[in-house]
Amino acid sequence: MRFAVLVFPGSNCDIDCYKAVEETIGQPVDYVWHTATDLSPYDCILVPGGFSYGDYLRCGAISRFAPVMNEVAKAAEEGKYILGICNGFQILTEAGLLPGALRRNDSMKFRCHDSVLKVNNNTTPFTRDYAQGQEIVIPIAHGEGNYYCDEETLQKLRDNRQIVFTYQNNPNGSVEDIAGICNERGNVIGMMPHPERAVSSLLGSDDGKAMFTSILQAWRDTHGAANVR
Ligand SMILES: NC(=O)CC[C@H](N)C(=O)O
Repeated sequence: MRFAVLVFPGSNCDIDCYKAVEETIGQPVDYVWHTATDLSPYDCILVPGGFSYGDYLRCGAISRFAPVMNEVAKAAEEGKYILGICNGFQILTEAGLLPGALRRNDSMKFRCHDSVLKVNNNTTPFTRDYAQGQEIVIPIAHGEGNYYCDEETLQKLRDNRQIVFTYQNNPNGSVEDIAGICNERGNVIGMMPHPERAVSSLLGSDDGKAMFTSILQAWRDTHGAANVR
């Protein structure tokens, strides 16, 4: 299974994502610059956190126009796995690959600390190695993580089980304590907390590891042993 970690001007969690893939599941992984126009070699695209384009206009509002984003839309359409973390989540909502938007934290402050999440749906390709309802510790670090969507969208998210993670102590004012959601098909996920920063007890938590093992296992199940690299 081959992973791409996208890099925009201002990304700062790209190296953490790269190392998380290397160290948790040992699969091939490449950095892919935002001007790239071909993601066909990749099975999973990681859109990392950071301050792409300095967060000007709105977080992710400029990055969504990067050439690589057309390829991300194509990959999503093909059913490939897309994981957007923090600024990556913001970029995916700006690009319309996930519903809703991320607004300024209700505290108007940048929040950087561990957060306890509840796994609300362990049937996605990203969460199958967690137990349903499991509580996990994953750090947050954001100024605009306040998830918002209208009531109709929220009802759809509930009905389709697209609310994948919720906060136990809401740090930013997100509707319904939402920390992460997926698209209807389940192959695109966005989350504000950083699982790539929680892959070793030395980092304070290794609860993020199961996201990476889940992705690999889900891919192996759908692609069969013949393709296992
Ligand atoms: N860690 C991040 O990706 C931060 C995202 C964004 N710059 C924010 O402050 O909300």
